[in-house]
Amino acid sequence: MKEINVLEGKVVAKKGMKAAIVAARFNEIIVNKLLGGAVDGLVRHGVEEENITAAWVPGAFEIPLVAERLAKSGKYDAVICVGAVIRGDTSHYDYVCNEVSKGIATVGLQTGVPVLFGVVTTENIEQAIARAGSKAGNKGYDCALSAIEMVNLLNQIDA
Ligand SMILES: Nc1c(NC[C@H](O)[C@H](O)[C@H](O)CO)[nH]c(=O)[nH]c1=O
Ligand SMILES: CC(=O)[C@@H](O)COP(=O)(O)O
Repeated sequence: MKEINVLEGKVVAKKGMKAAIVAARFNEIIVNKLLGGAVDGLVRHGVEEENITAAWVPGAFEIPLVAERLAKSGKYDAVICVGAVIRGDTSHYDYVCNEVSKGIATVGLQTGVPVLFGVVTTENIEQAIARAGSKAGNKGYDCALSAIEMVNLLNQIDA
């Protein structure tokens, strides 16, 4: 059988790649770890620190609007969104999670800019800690690598 054509983005940043990170301040102790993981992942895979911009928002619910503004600015190759939504005593958690995930996905589809979902949505603080640089890894770091891969993949498709 003939070899098929495969498109796959390498996890090595193109020269001059610019990344924006939207960070939600709610549960800041967790989000700082996610932000640090995202920066670490970007730098370790070739993005220059001067080409990384972080924007703080009050909470995860505000992420999509700022992600959209950054994506539409044309200044960034990818937008990484980090936050920590931890269930409380009411249904507020569900509304926040639903709108944040839907909003972030919509920004990517509407702008064509890779927008990565690095918001941890957990039942308790222990689960959030585990996903912010301990036994379950760091969602911010994971999103950084996915951002680089997506930028390279889309460039391949457009070439
Ligand atoms: N409970 C959490 C929130 N709630 C705040 C909202 O995200 C939003 O800022 C507020 O409703 C005003 O619009 N945000 C988180 O990021 N994490 C939470 O656990
Ligand atoms: C995810 C939330 O919005 C949550 O922390 C709010 O807590 P509560 O449901 O107890 O008001």
